Amino acid sequence: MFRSVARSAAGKHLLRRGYSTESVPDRKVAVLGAAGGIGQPLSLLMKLNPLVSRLALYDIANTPGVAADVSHINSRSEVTGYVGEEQLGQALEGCDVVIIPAGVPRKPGMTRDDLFNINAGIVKGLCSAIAKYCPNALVNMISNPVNSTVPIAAEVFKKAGTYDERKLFGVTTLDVVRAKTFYAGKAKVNVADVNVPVVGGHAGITILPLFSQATPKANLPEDEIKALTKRTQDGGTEVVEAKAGKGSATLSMAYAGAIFADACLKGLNGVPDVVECSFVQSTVTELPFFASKVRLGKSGVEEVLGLGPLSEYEKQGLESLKPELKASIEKGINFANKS
Ligand SMILES: NC(=O)C1=CN([C@@H]2O[C@H](COP(=O)(O)OP(=O)(O)OC[C@H]3O[C@@H](n4cnc5c(N)ncnc54)[C@H](O)[C@@H]3O)[C@@H](O)[C@H]2O)C=CC1
Ligand SMILES: O=C([O-])CC(=O)C(=O)O
Repeated sequence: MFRSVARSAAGKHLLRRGYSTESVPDRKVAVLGAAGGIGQPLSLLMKLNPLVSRLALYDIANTPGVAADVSHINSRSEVTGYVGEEQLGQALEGCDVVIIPAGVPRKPGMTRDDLFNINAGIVKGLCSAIAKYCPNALVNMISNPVNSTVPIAAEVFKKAGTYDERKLFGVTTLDVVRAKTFYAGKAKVNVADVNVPVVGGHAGITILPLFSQATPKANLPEDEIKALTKRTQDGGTEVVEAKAGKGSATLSMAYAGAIFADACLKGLNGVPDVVECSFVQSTVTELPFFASKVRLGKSGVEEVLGLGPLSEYEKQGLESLKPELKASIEKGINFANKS
């Protein structure tokens, strides 16, 4: 269903904000885990997104309150809260984009892989429901360990006969957000102008920021590039330690998740040249999943872009990350196939 708003006040407002469409299609977005630390601010940000017409907020508890609260905001989308597994189908029906921040976060001393035992099962259950109720939706996987939860989702969809590799995304946008912020600080450039691709995966050394391709160019010395790389790789841990047992990044993640979902919606709506980094099925390396720049279009992934020229340091980083990333991918695939 399309609502023609081109000449209306709403249409002019969207054009001013860079949403240059002749008409704005109706789009339903669901947030699964909407009452959580990420889910709540992400629901708020999706409510503010004028590309969303229906916003479904799902969790196993507390969504009625979050939905009532967010629904009072005077923006375009209609908000509905769904609570408990028996309402999951309704939440998902008709969805264009499903964002998944459901699952437990890290505490100090834990790795993302330590979350596998709990989150793998949560993601598997949610993806089975997606295969049933909205098999064509773009899935934005935030739940950790992303290096394993994305392969789990792929296997669940394959088993259900609904897998379309163009529609499954591991959200690595927070790595890009961090790389941009940290680079701008060191390079003394305007953060709003900065671009840095981040490739690989989303855990420790599998996070590989390509500062040799960062713009604006700053010619930072090698030791500063190494420090920036390490800080980007440990960005999640920096927040986990600062929160001292009260969880991991939620606000910056909600921001990053909202940026990525907005890019998916723009792609679906036919906006040209929408490019974001994401962990997707890939032939960029010999690994079956890999994060790199991805062009988004009307069916999801339109093109997985290559790595571009790498510095010697980045080439070494790429080789070092492969064994860990491969093992995490295989762990996810094995879990989905044996349970
Ligand atoms: N991809 C990324 O860059 C990042 C990923 N994360 C991950 O996001 C996940 C969520 O983090 P937080 O929001 O801080 O955790 P949280 O514990 O605050 O919220 C998680 C929410 O998921 C809900 N939930 C649990 N099982 C569910 C199910 N079966 N269906 C629906 N909802 C369910 C809980 O009720 C809770 O409201 C964690 O796994 C965390 O590691 C966190 C930051 C960055
Ligand atoms: O570090 C964590 O556990 C959460 C996360 O993925 C991040 O902040 O990048």
